[in-house]
Amino acid sequence: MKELLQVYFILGSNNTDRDPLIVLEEALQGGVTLFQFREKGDHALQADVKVTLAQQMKELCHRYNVPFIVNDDVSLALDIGADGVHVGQDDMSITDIKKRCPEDWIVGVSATNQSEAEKAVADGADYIGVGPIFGTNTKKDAKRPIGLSGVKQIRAVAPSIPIVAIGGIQLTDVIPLMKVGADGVSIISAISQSEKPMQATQAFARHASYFHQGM
Ligand SMILES: Cc1ncsc1CCOP(=O)(O)O
Ligand SMILES: C=C1C=NC(C)=NC1=N
Repeated sequence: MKELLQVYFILGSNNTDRDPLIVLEEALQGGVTLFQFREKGDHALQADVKVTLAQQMKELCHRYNVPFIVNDDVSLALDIGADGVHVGQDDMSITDIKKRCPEDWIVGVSATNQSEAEKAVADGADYIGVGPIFGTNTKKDAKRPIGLSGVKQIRAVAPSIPIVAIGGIQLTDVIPLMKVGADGVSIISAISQSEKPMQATQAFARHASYFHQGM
C-alpha cells in the first residue's frame, strides 16, 4: 500500500479547464501511482454525467494498471466497480464501508490531527490522507494547515499506517514531507493546472522514488 501512495493524483472536472480525461491520461503517462475521482464543489457534475465520467476514468486507470478510488460517494464506487473509496471524518464510517464493500477494497480516510489518525488506525483504514499541509484554494472548506510538524506528530502516534500528505503540495515539498514520515503525496492543482501534466507527474514521481532509493 505504501508504494501506491507515492504520487496519488486527485481530479474532478472542475479542477481543470481542459478535458479531464486528457489531463488524467497525461498524468497516468507521467507515472501516477494511485488515482482518486473527486467530483465536488462549484459546477461539480451530478447523476449520470458524473457516473459516465467516473466509468471512463476508471477504464483509463485500469489501462495503466493504476487503482481507481472514488471520493465520498460509496454507492457510485460500488456501482462502477471501483477499487476503493476515500472518506472524510464525517462521512460513512470505515467499519460500515468494510461491511458493505469488497474484501480487497482500498479504504482511505482523512485525518488532520493525532486523535483522528488514531481513530482511523483503530477502524482499520488502509491509509490516511493527512492535511491540509499548506494553504490551498482547491478545497473550499479546508481546515487550518498543519505543516510538516503536523505530519511528524501524526506519524508519532501512528507508526505503521500508510500516510499520504495532501494540501497545497508542490514539487519541492515531496522530500521534506517524506523525511517527516509521509509515504507519498496527494496532488490536485500542481498537476491538474500544469501546462504539462505528464512532465509535472514525472517530476513528482522522480522526487518520491528518489527518497525511497535514498532510504
Ligand atoms: C482534497 C483536499 N483535502 C485537503 S486539501 C485538499 C485539496 C488539495 O488540492 P491541491 O493539491 O490543489 O492543494
Ligand atoms: C480530503 C482528502 C484527503 N486525503 C485524500 C487522499 N483525499 C481526499 N479527498
